Parts: sequence; C-alpha cells; structure tokens
Amino acid sequence: SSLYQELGEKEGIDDLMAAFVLEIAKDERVIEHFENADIDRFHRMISLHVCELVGGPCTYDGANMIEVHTGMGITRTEFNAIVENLISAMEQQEVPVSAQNQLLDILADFHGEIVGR
Ligand code: HEM
Repeated sequence: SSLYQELGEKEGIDDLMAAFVLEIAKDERVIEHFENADIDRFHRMISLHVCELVGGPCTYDGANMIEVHTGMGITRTEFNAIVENLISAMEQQEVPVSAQNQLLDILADFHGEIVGR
C-alpha cells in the first residue's frame, strides 16, 4: 500500500498533524516561533502539504516554503526539534515505523528551504 494509505489517508494525516501541533505547542525549544502564527491555518496547510507529498489526492496551495520561513532564522537544532515533535506524534498515532521513516525522509529534503533563512 502507498504511504498515503499507511498514514490513514486524509483523515489520518489531519489527526497526525493535530498531534504534531500539540507537540510543538508544548516544546519550549520552538514555541516562540509560533507565537504570532495562525495555528488553524498552519494545521490545515501542513496537512494539505503532507497529503500531497505522500502521494495523496491533495493540492497544496499555501505559501512557498522558502518565503514563509524567511526571516524566522530557524536553526538546525530547531529543525531537529520539530522532527522530534513529528516522531512523537507518529508514535502516538501508531504510525508503522517504515511509514515514519518514509515521511521523515521526504520532510528532511525541506531542510535547505527552511534552516538559516
Ligand atoms: C519539514 C519541515 C517543515 C515543513 C514541511 C513546514 C511547513 C510549513 C507549512 C506548510 C506552513 C504553512 C504555510 C502557509 O500558511 O501557507 C508553515 C508555516 C510555518 N512554519 Fe513551517 N515547516 C517546517 C519546519 C518549520 C520549523 C522547523 C519551524 C520553526 C521552528 C517552522 C515554523 C513555521 C511557522 C511559525 C509557520 C507559521 C507562519 C505564519 O503563520 O505566519 N516550520 N510551515
């Protein structure tokens, strides 16, 4: 089955990203970046983006990754913290480890668009 199916399709991805947002919200290492963010929009957009990236029938129509993160000065350490938040969320949602690794691989590619801008 596809990664999209292993993540529980759109509903599973929405739930996973809700758990991810809750992990971010309790993480002192990154929360300052989100103080002025529209969390509902962030949840909606990251769900849409992940859905598209894993081969689901979604079209991400949010902001360009470089543009939205420019000016945030996100460090490698903060990026890694966000990855840890995602792993915690995937563990809570009982995402199979092979699917976890595939999603982490896809998101790791965004490193260059997000860190140090
Ligand atoms: C693989 C890593 C990441 C991905 C795929 C990602 C993706 C996204 C997406 C899809 C949005 C919504 C864009 C929109 O509203 O149109 C967004 C917004 C945002 N991201 Fe990221 N992001 C990543 C890493 C990070 C990291 C490491 C941080 C900070 C530690 C961060 C901070 C933010 C903030 C604060 C916003 C909200 C901006 C606003 O509402 O004004 N992101 N990101």
